[in-house]
Amino acid sequence: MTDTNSTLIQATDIYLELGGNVLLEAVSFAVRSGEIVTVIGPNGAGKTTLLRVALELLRPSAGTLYHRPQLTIGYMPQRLQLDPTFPLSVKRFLSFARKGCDATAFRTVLKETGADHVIDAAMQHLSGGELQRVLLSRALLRQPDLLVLDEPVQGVDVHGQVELYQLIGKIRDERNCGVLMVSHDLHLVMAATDRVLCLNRHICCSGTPAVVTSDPEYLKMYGHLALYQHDRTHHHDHGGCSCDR
Ligand SMILES: Nc1ncnc2c1ncn2[C@@H]1O[C@H](COP(=O)(O)OP(=O)(O)OP(=O)(O)O)[C@@H](O)[C@H]1O
Repeated sequence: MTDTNSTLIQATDIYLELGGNVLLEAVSFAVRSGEIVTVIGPNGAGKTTLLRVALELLRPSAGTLYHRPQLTIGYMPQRLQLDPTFPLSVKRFLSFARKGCDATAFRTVLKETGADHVIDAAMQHLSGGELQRVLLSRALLRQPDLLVLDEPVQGVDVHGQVELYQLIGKIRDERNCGVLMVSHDLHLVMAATDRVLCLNRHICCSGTPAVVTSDPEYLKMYGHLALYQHDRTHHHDHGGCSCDR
């Protein structure tokens, strides 16, 4: 039963087949207002594909996707293709995203993400952390009910990653928006999320960080990374989910 007061998005039993490959199988999840839900999983697990289904950019082969009526989504993609020869200031980049907003609106949202000092800088000259904050600002300009963030801390050093996760939490607190994000940074993200979906084309396990990190399926998938933290001289294969289906 969907609680329309707080449920922003709910996926039920989603299947997606593309080019003869099953990319998503029986995937169900929901994101509510004020909640951070993080999708983790190995490369090729279907994390970005799942976000694209959530954004209605891909139509599932089966299953249902509910969006709260008039839901506004702010999306931060995994990659940004910019022509290095085309000079583009941050202000101009934001104006493409949100026509009708003025410099004051851009400055306000950049201040919120801690990037107002780069408003006149060239996009091509931003540091990894500055670029992620500008992309987050672009997503926030829509005043979203739901933020969808595809690897929001990529290209950022560990200290910057912690700061970005704290910023995402602060934005959630202040705006009471929902957040659906993909992350590879297991250890950091567990402190920054309310719920985790562990995906390998299907949901291997899900729940609060405490529940997921003690789930046998999570340990099968990521236990070797915990070992890796202790002894960097050992080599461990990257394992996918080996749960029985
Ligand atoms: N349009 C498509 N048609 C067919 N296969 C696709 C399509 N898009 C993605 N795939 C395949 O679906 C699988 C999942 O891709 P996806 O990008 O969702 O994985 P991911 O979990 O986000 O990976 P990563 O962690 O490497 O970013 C991959 O094997 C990819 O090659």
